[in-house]
Amino acid sequence: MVKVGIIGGSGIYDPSMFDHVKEQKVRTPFGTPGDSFIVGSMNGIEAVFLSRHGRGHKYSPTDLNYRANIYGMKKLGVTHIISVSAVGSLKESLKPLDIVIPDQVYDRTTKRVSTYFEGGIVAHISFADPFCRKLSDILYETAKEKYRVHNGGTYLCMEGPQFSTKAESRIYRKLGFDVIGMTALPEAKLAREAEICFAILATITDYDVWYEEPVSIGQVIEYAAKNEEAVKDILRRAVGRIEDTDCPCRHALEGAIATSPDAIPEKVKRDLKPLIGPYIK
Ligand SMILES: CSC[C@H]1O[C@H](OP(=O)(O)O)[C@H](O)[C@@H]1O
Ligand SMILES: Nc1ncnc2[nH]cnc12
Repeated sequence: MVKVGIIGGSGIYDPSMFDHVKEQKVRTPFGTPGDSFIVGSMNGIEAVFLSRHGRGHKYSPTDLNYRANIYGMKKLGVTHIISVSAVGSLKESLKPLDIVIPDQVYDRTTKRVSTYFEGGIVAHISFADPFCRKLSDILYETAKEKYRVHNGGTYLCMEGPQFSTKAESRIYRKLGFDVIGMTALPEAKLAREAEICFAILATITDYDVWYEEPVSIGQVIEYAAKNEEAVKDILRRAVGRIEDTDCPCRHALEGAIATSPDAIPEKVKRDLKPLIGPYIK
């Protein structure tokens, strides 16, 4: 069965495209998720919404509890996550209000816990292709029918919360990165560890700081809001196209856990049961 999780980013705080909603608080061994989960349906498909920064935009990219957010999705039975994100453009051809479905990510974060596997358990998942190919293709094909959208591109994930300097932005452009944001990581890594298909629907809000006026939070929110209806329209139509077929993301932990089952502490086994249950008896 398909159950879709939507993580709303800057400017997208409510799931007005959902039907039959109820709020659900989820407890996790990793602390409290950024907000209650909104459980409902969209276009006839079961769906769960979480505002990444919390309603009222309370948590900065560094302070987000990414582990609790993704664990909560897993506990609620989510099989696919579409992560909505506002990004800056590092290329002239990627214009504000365009949509991008990134296919790579480059990590420039420094302060985030980016794994569930610690404290007595070790796992090394493959992350060569960080985003689910099938889910990304669905987003691209759906968006293409009505909007200007780019298929692929590298998302540079910076720590923030300050925006980049001009020197940094120039270097990122020279290195060929496409868009810049602050939240794709560790979200994508944790979703892979949780064996959830994960793709990003990014909307370009600015040209970062290398072009004309440097980015400001006002511009990001203004442009994210301009694209809000387009994003919700894409989400509504895309979820109906997700099929309940097999995908490598859903087996990411197969052969990836290095620790022998009898060496894993009982508490870790209990805490990670929703993730490692099928592999550790
Ligand atoms: C609000 S300005 C910077 C902020 O916007 C992006 O957020 P999100 O990815 O949640 O849409 C960016 O990553 C920063 O967190
Ligand atoms: N220029 C930018 N840098 C980092 N995160 C962003 N989110 C939106 N625009 C951004």
